[in-house]
Amino acid sequence: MYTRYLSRLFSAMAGPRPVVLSGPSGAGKSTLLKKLLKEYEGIFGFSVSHYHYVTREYMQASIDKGEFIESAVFSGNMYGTSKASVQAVMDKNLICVLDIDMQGVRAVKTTDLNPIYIFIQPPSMSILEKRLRDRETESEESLQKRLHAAQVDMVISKDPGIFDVVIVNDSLDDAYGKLKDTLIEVSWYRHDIAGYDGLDHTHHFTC
Ligand SMILES: Nc1ncnc2c1ncn2[C@@H]1O[C@H](COP(=O)(O)OP(=O)(O)OP(=O)(O)O)[C@@H](O)[C@H]1O
Repeated sequence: MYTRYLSRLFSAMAGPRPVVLSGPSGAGKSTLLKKLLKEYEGIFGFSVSHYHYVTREYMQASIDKGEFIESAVFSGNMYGTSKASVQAVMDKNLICVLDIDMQGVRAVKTTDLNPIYIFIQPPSMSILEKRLRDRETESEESLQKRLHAAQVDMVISKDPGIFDVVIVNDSLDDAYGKLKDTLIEVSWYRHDIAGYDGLDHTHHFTC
């Protein structure tokens, strides 16, 4: 009880927690984030940390210098989330949303970011495949890679202690509602996200 109180107090001092959104390719992370950013633009400070494409040598040097929170190689490309990009979000007083894969989740768990971990799960593998095919962004080879990775992700996501919340993205509206509910619950600025015009407008959003 006391620990809980302390952790609440600490999180109140540190500001709202960052949010990690993970899930298989095609699960709907971008779709949900787009809705969130649209609805809360200018009201609630969300921001998404995207991958930064630079040369491999430059990126490796940056990783070696400890400038990345997480990094990975996928399909021969290196990618990652730099501390600077998260800092830039913090400087704007926005909640930081990290859209990262399972390897990234594991890497973030070794940092002191202390985010809330949300897993976006497709309703089934066949629906995931259909959505990826309908999206028309992948070659057959890349599609197969993503489906294979998705199967692994689905298993790992069931490990206790990895994700705080699992949201099945069947109906988009329902999944979006659950995402909002989760963010309201973890945010001490719930008035803002719930659309309630709270009295105190001086709070800052950080991550
Ligand atoms: N609830 C849903 N019902 C039907 N289609 C959906 C739903 N959610 C997302 N989609 C569609 O599924 C496709 C994959 O979604 P999206 O691109 O958001 O996935 P993602 O998790 O961001 O994938 P990636 O990791 O590859 O970027 C998109 O074409 C999107 O429009």
